[in-house]
Amino acid sequence: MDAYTLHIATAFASVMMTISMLGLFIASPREYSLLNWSLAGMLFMATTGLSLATYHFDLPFWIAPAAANLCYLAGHGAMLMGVRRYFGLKTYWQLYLLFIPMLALLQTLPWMQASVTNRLLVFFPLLIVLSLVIAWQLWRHTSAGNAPELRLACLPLMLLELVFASQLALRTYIMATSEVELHLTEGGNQLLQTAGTLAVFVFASWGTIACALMVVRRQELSLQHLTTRDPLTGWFNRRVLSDIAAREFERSHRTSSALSLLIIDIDHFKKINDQYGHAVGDAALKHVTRICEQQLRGYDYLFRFGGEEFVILLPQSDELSSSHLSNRLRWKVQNSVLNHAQHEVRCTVSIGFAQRREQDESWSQIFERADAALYHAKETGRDRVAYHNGFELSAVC
Ligand SMILES: Nc1nc2c(ncn2[C@@H]2O[C@H](COP(=O)(O)OP(=O)(O)OP(=O)(O)O)[C@@H](O)[C@H]2O)c(=O)[nH]1
Repeated sequence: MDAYTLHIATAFASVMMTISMLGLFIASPREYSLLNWSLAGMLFMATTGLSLATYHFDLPFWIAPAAANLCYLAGHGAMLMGVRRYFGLKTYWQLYLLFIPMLALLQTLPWMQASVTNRLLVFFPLLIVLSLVIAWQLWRHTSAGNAPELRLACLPLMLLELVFASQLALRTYIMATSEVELHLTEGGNQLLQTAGTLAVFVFASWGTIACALMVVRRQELSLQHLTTRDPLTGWFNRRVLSDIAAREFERSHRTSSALSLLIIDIDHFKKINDQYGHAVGDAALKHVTRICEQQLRGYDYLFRFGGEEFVILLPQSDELSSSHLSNRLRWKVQNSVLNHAQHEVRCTVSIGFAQRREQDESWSQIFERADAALYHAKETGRDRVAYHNGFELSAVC
């Protein structure tokens, strides 16, 4: 493909990027990052358009290459803004208003106007830094503690930025060490120039898919969250209990490992609602679930089963450790105070738990025993833990 045709293909890829990002934004109007990425497409479009125009017209220096270079840099800046906005971070767009005029002024220097190589030796390092910052932001904000579930979806853009930075570094090295001066020729058949256009083409086409993937994945995850989580506590809802419990039961059976199931019920919860109001009742639910979360491991499963009833599934937890944990949870709740709307609320919980037994055929048998244990804990005075070992019920404390 000759350089002119490649320019046309690149312009087309930039148009597609602009339209796709705008189209996705119309479909998902809360994803503002798409507007930034659409702007990036427009700026790449302007860059390629100006480059194409140089084949037909004798454009003044301040249009091409000066304005074209600025559009190109601003396009990558818009990519960075989009990534930051995607993660809900400040975009610092005011910085661009500062940098773009500065770079425009820089191009008025005679040294910058003297040769293409000089200009590119200034712009390429800036682009490399921008690309590496984008890749780093994607890595950092999808690490553990942030949004690791988005890492896979962010990987294509991360890779694209790294590939883009590497090819720029290689071209910078070749230019810096080469004896030959670059010329923007009409045919545009210089290898480095063609490689540059090819890089924009790859960036616009791959970037469109990568950005769309990030947005679609996040929407899928938030939809999944809506259908599987309880909005008040953030715990799994009852709908997914049987799926997860059946899977964990199967795994524990296959690996002959322990599996415990706890049912926690807040005592006299109706009284809290009646005495302090529904909002305090809600706060008490959150209070108890937060205390439980602090005591559990990352791979335990937490479910809100009903109003004030919760189920906790503990893989690889035997009778002794489940008993200790249950007691600790009960004790922590009993000794905590919820301060809400000038009220000091104290509550207690009753807990029933059971273990998987070899003869169990499904997780619901463990659930039934834990439920019977909970009933026993309630019947024998509340604020206590009871255990059902398959034969008999016993109070743990
Ligand atoms: N604030 C609030 N209350 C809820 C929610 N879901 C259920 N409830 C209330 O929880 C209360 C449960 O009452 P009961 O089933 O009688 O249980 P209890 O008062 O805790 O009594 P015991 O379990 O026997 O100790 C009811 O008053 C429900 O209205 C919720 O999301 N928020």
